[in-house]
Amino acid sequence: MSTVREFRSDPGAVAPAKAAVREAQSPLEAVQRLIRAACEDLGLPPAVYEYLKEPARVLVVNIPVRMDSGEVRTFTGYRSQHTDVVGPTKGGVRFHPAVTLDEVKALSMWMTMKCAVLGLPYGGAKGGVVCEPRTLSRSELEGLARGYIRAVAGFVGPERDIPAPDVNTNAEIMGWMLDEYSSLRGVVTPALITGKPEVLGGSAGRTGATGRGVVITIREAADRLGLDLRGATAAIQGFGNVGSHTARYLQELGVRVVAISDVRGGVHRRDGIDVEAAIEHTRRYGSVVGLPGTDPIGSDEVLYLPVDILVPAALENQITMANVDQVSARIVCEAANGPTTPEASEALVQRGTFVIPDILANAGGVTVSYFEWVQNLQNFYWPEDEVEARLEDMMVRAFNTVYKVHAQRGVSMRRAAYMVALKRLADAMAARGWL
Ligand SMILES: NC(=O)C1=CN([C@@H]2O[C@H](COP(=O)(O)OP(=O)(O)OC[C@H]3O[C@@H](n4cnc5c(N)ncnc54)[C@H](OP(=O)(O)O)[C@@H]3O)[C@@H](O)[C@H]2O)C=CC1
Ligand SMILES: O=C(O)CCC(=O)C(=O)O
Repeated sequence: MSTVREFRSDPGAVAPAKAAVREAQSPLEAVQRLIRAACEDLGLPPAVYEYLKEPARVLVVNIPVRMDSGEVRTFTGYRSQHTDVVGPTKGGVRFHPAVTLDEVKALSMWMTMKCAVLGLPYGGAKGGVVCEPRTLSRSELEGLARGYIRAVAGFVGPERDIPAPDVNTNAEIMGWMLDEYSSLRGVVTPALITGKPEVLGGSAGRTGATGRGVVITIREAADRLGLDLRGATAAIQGFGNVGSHTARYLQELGVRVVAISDVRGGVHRRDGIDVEAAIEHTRRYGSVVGLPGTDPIGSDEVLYLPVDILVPAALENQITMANVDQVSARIVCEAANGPTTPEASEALVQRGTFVIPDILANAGGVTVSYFEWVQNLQNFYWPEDEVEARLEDMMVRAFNTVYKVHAQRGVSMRRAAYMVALKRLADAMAARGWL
């Protein structure tokens, strides 16, 4: 049984972010500043920022889980629903010891921006549970997943808020959550959740979709920059779902993936790492560390290698003003959410680095989640090549839209992406009679 601790709807609780040039202190502050800057660029009425600066609803829950020892342990979980101005909310659920309410709020706001850039009929949401999944047994993990969805069951659903995987969650966990929710409601509800196993209504192509989208944006950027990807080099921080699929698809395009890392460390090979061998090694040993034929390097060192393409695919705040001077890649493609602080990103752009912002770069995941939800609602399933063709089309269109604003207005790709998103959100607010 789970208990609701707090349910809040208070868009005015946090003071507007300060415009001063200093490093954002938190992901929430960072996304607030980016939204406000884009509102100013577009000359939008103050009501737009006032409404979007905080999530519409935030839920904090206690999740009691019976551990294998027989003891009951209580975990803290969150669900933040940023806005449903263009449709139900959507976003993943993260299991991680460093999850905080502010982080989950920020992640839900990035989801809104991402969905708006892609033109998806969703606002953003995100969930999180404070836990260290590595220390949980399989049955404890299942208990936690079931407990989380029970706790938020009254606030999610196919027409309200649709969860999905994020850091340390996967298709199996989505399957447990779907089963628990369906039992609770007494109705099989595949459209509740995306990123689930295909046998339960998951979409073909969802597992690799974020990485595939990342690589589409890199390909488009390389094309604009005149960079030949055959023989180009890449380094990837984070080798989970997003990092490993990005590595795989980059290698398919002829890119030499020379370094990869995870929490425990990194590996380097000048002639290129065998990505499939790295995936198999990680599956077997839980880390890329020790991959035969590679040299060990530190987790962070991966960020500083002289490569053509750097892909941070782990967590927030990896490139900050403290280390940005050491980053020398020509393209930084943000596969993670918020890996670069706004100030560090600005510094990279000033130096001529082409930064592909998270809300564009990693949108392939939620785009195929949208396809999954549509397939669930229609109870009609598409083959993988159709999913891939539609993803390709939507990612390229979004890239072109953002690139056009970037080129015409002379602003960074990040600023351009926020402008595209904010225009759509403001139009929706106006159409509802809110402006
Ligand atoms: N899954 C998805 O579809 C989407 C994910 N994202 C974002 O992409 C990022 C990665 O998510 P995802 O791949 O799903 O998560 P996973 O849990 O599958 O993988 C995360 C990876 O990052 C590694 N990692 C964590 N911290 C560090 C660190 N400090 N240095 C190096 N590596 C680190 C983990 O290492 P270890 O395994 O050792 O813990 C793991 O390899 C997150 O920001 C997520 O929000 C964005 C869009 C969609
Ligand atoms: O697939 C989804 O719905 C959301 C994925 C996600 O959490 C993200 O894009 O950050």
